[in-house]
Amino acid sequence: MLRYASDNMPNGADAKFLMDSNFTRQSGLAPRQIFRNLPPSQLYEMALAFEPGTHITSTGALATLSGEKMGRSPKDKRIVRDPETEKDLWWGPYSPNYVMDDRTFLTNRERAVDYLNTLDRIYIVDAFANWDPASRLKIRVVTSRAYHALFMHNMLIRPTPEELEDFGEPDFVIYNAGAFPANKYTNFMTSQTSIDLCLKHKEMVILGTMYAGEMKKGVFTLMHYLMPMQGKLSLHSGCNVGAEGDVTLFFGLSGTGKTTLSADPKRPLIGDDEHVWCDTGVFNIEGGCYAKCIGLKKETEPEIWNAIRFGTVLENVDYDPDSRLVDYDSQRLTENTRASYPIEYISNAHVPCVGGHPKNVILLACDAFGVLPPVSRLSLEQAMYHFISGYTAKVAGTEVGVKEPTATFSACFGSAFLMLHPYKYATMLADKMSKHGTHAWLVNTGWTGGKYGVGKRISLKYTRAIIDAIHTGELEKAEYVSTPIFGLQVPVSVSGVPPEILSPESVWPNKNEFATTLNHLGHMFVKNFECFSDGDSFVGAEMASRILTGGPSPLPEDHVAKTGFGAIISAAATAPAIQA
Ligand SMILES: Nc1ncnc2c1ncn2[C@@H]1O[C@H](COP(=O)(O)OP(=O)(O)O)[C@@H](O)[C@H]1O
Ligand SMILES: C=C(OP(=O)(O)O)C(=O)O
Repeated sequence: MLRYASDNMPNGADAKFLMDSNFTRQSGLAPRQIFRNLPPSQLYEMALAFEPGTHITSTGALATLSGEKMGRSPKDKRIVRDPETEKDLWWGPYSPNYVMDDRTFLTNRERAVDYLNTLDRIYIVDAFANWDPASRLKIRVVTSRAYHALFMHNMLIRPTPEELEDFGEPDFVIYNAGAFPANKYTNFMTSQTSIDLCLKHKEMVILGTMYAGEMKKGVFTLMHYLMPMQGKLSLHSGCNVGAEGDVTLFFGLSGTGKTTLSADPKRPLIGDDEHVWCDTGVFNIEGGCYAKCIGLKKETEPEIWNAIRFGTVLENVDYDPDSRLVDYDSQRLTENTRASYPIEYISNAHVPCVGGHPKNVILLACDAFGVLPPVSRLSLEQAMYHFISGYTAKVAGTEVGVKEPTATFSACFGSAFLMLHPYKYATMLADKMSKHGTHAWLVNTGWTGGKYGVGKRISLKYTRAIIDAIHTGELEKAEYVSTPIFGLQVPVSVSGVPPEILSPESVWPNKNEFATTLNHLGHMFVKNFECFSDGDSFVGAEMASRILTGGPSPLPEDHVAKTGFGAIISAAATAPAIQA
């Protein structure tokens, strides 16, 4: 029989500490019981006892369900517009920052707090974001669910007992009342889900979604404001380091391979998802990893597989509801299954998670059209165009409503988390890459031989061989050919990869269809630049070029023609119109 942890939980001291604090007085929190920074074992007991549909897997992980929302809800995310910060933020039709006012934020916060106050118990996690001591933040998570507390225990950097004792007032608070809906008749609401971030109050409120990734990406959104304000660049990227101290960044939209490729047995992991590049090098923001589990195989992804054990949260495994212990090995992992686990579970992880200035930047473009080469070398200019455009795919299990890979542009490979205009991040990236001589690569982790549904996903084995060839230096010395559109430099051979797949055209059975699809993609790139320039594609090109020339200097006359962007423009001008 299960023993219910709440029967004898040592709750007194922590609860008293919180009840007496300014924080509790100001927030209006008055719960019956607060459980602060419980260890994983106790959170398991609480989750199993009080959260229906929660099981332990055969590997020791905690399997849970996040309810109806099994991915983030970017359309329900709101940012409070206030006089102090509004001039810095990116607003407008293409920005991810949907507006809300202060009063509505407070209304939603009150709704969240009122809901939390009706419960028998709530959980608090006090921990840090960012391994950089100079810009470390004290984060407080207040939530109704034990599994959320375990998730954030995994994702944040854990305080020592002394640091916890001296934690004091937090820098940022997340009120997660996701089990309770927003009132859709409240101003600025378009549904019963609302994820609200307020820079002035340094708070976030979650209503109507229990998907745990909202908390993780909420902290990341905050960092995307605070770090650039300090001259530091926040990055939606994985990061690892080689034996020579050579650091690699893997930029990619959610679900496109950052965790899988940065967890490399040959190279200690610095972090899988969120980093800051500052004057001394790269710091991870997080204390754990968050992997998409679909396709997870013991043979190809042993590092991630091994990480999924006690302490891990597995969200949305499709398991047998009658069983208390899930045979994880034989369970069907749904498209929405994700695992969060502490970083030290990756056997070769670097803790603390810090590295030098990157030698390589890899842009993971998950191409659902199957026309991009598996790997190309990029000039700095091209890297900027691709970084700003962020051509990739949305995959299932990241955002609500995405059921199959869908071609998209996500600025800086993480548009949903940007607070400033993409050019601000791109300018900083160009500056840092040029200062540190960083090489840039475009790696297609998506489709080949045809679009999604016709071709197939590029084998992970080949993608890993490509990443190895970047790291051994093989690709620096390789012979290259240029593609007719995008002006990409494609190597003619890569160890461990069949040469014919390096040229995407050669693996398409119908060459005309390939050319038409490629042209269509070029056209999409040009259109996409209009998002950053109030609808004017020439201004888009000009602005892109200015990033490269370092400011409002006149454009070199032949600049657009010489760069990959020029190739995109001229090819797109002759591209036949294509129905999507
Ligand atoms: N060629 C490939 N490169 C990278 N990932 C691939 C590839 N083929 C299939 N995958 C799968 O895609 C998913 C990538 O997810 P993940 O690494 O968690 O992405 P992210 O960290 O960017 O969110 C994994 O389930 C991985 O097995
Ligand atoms: C899980 C997410 O992203 P990533 O895989 O990049 O951590 C997410 O965007 O919710």
